[in-house]
Amino acid sequence: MKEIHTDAAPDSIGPFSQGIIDSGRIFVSGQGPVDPDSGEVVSEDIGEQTARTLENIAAVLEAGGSSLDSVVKTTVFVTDMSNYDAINEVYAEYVTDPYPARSAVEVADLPIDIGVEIEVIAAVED
Ligand SMILES: C=C(N)C(=O)O
Repeated sequence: MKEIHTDAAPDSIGPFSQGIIDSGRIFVSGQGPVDPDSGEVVSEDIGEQTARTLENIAAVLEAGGSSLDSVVKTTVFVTDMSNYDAINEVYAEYVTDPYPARSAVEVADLPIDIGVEIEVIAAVED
């Protein structure tokens, strides 16, 4: 088991790694729409939140020798399922066909008042 850390993604806000590699897979902890430089949530717009979240995931994947093209499973947590279409529109710009398996669930709340959090599992490429 190997911990992945990069300054190109926000530091973890609790007792968890940004990512862990085990058995040829990288497990990326739930990422949110936080700018890694400022540490601030980027926007209240759910599309912009989704984009920043996926950029943060891409950064952790890259640090672990992987990429969004090698993602096999994602879980999308949202605080308002009425944002489903808006999230999908941006999400589809970051994943390629055949799309990763995915679950999407509405949750009562997310840390630091964000509207979306996404975790992924990907194959390590190198
Ligand atoms: C933000 C998280 N990923 C957490 O608390 O687990």
